[in-house]
Amino acid sequence: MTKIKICGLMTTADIAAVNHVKPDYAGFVFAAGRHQLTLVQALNLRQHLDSAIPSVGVFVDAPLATMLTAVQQGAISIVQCHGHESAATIRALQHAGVPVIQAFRLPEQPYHPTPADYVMLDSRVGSAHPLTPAQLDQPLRQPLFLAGALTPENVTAVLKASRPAVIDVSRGVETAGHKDPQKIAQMVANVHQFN
Ligand SMILES: O=C(O)c1ccccc1NCC(=O)[C@H](O)[C@H](O)COP(=O)(O)O
Repeated sequence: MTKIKICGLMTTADIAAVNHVKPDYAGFVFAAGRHQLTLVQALNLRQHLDSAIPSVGVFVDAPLATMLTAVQQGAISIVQCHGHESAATIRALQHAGVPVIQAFRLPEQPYHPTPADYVMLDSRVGSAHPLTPAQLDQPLRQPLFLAGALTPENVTAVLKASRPAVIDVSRGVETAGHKDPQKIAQMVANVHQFN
């Protein structure tokens, strides 16, 4: 059964929208960019988020201590490494009991074996097209998160062509740069109904 992660949540209205339709994961971005949250903001959103929905923290080459603090404070329970984090960093997170998703942005950042618990294959930020089945044909030993240019309109066709463990979406459920509750609901329904 493919799961769905809604990433880049920023406001309590975003949280209300996801609580309503219950995706399998929620994503808080700590990396620089327009979705960036402070730890205080993430802690506030976590308090509003349905306790059954795990929250994932997205980091790009952040210090280990920063990632661990976000977990220890309770903002997130899973770390998504979206930069060039080393195997040693990933193992240190795991040693502290934190599950890790390692993201690879294809084609610029080719997949390589990783000790992470999950692998994310992501098309470039701002890419117009999802990754193709040929690009997804990697020797993975972990469950796959598929990200990049996925929308409520294209996700069913993508799922017919490949069956990732998790569909990951952020900009694909936004309108004019803000999370759109209707698009979130449609995306979650399309993924959950496909199963
Ligand atoms: O969202 C950001 O600002 C961001 C910044 C730095 C690294 C990763 C970032 N986001 C990752 C994601 O939101 C998702 O994992 C995924 O790439 C979403 O893709 P899309 O739906 O095309 O936005």
